[in-house]
Amino acid sequence: MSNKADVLIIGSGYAGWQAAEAIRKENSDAVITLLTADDGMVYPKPALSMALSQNKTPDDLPEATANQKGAELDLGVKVRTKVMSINTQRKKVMTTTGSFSYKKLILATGAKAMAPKVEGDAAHEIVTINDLTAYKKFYKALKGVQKVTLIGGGLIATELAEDLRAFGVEVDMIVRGSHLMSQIMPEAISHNLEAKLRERGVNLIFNSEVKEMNKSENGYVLKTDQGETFDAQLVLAAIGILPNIALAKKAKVETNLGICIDANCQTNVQDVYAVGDCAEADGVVQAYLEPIRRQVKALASHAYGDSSERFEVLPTLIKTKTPSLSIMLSPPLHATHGQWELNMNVGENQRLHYTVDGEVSGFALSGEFVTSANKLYKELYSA
Ligand SMILES: Cc1cc2nc3c(=O)[nH]c(=O)nc-3n(C[C@H](O)[C@H](O)[C@H](O)COP(=O)(O)OP(=O)(O)OC[C@H]3O[C@@H](n4cnc5c(N)ncnc54)[C@H](O)[C@@H]3O)c2cc1C
Repeated sequence: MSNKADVLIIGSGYAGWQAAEAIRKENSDAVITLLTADDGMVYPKPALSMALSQNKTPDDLPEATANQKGAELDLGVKVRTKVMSINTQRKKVMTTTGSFSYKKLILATGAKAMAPKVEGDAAHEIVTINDLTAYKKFYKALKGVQKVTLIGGGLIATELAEDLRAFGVEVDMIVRGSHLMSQIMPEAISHNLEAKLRERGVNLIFNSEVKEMNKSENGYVLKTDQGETFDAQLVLAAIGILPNIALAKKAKVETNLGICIDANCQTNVQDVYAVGDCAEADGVVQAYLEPIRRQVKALASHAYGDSSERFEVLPTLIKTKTPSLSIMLSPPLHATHGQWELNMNVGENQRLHYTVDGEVSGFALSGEFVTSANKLYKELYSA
């Protein structure tokens, strides 16, 4: 027999729980069931790249269990329940613990961390972190480790490097590009941050790609495309994410890099919605918390309200968790033919604008200038 729900949510990350909250706010009667492949624990994922320096262990991070959060929102939760397939015609999902029928389905299946393509007999031992379970394993593996090799130079890799250093671990950071966070941050600020990280002892290696990882007597030995070798005890990669779209794809829901959604966060199939890291709107996957908050509002408003809220893809505002230098970024959605221009510079305090044909479409602030971020953001994006 199939379990029945008005709203079925797949996923218990920030997007899944926020969607449940938004729907409950809009409708107190709807029967909501949340299914999740993991334990459903509520925790702040951004804390995973700053917990070490705050002396927090993985056990300090959960804010509520799945049952506690489910009771608070008056909804049913099925943990360790992996959805295997969706039948959108019969409005039914098949899981590892039985089948569930729905009136409205919300896909909040998140993303998986990408692993670098590396040869060698230890390549499969590269660690990635995109959830609390993986973080717990990493934390355990870190015991007794003096040196970590980090592959990647984006936001999360950079935050992890600084966090590990503050924890007393040596860090070799191997970056494919020529500076840190090159996709979202101007070089001028990267250089200041790189100097700070070097002062703190992070060994930054740019324009280099790990090609091989083999076991050695004391751990691992890595070879790069530049012919360099690095000894490592633990190898951590943070090179990006890939939205979890397989379920949607199998169910013939339209996908691209993510699951394609409209301004109501509805997919091309009626009553099937997607939010969070698995979702793509206007060709963009925005893997940050702020867009998720706006997505779930639009979804709930369409599913149970007056459809007055619409999700608009806007550049987001990012506060980097790099204690050595305060940085606020609002990178352009499409960094194609524009450029970063220095607008103000007093020591390490910098303000840069991203301009396309003279029009500002993004900014980056460092040092004391970060205090003007919210004002600047409102000026740029409020109608
Ligand atoms: C280290 C780190 C630091 C970050 N820092 C920031 C920050 O400072 N600011 C910011 O805005 N963002 C930050 N982010 C990004 C932000 O945390 C994510 O955008 C957000 O948490 C994504 O939530 P989600 O619910 O979409 O996905 P996820 O958290 O990945 O949740 C997906 C859920 O779907 C479930 N699931 C998947 N497939 C199935 C299936 N078949 N059946 C059942 N369940 C399934 C999973 O078990 C999981 O519960 C950070 C991310 C990381 C990794």
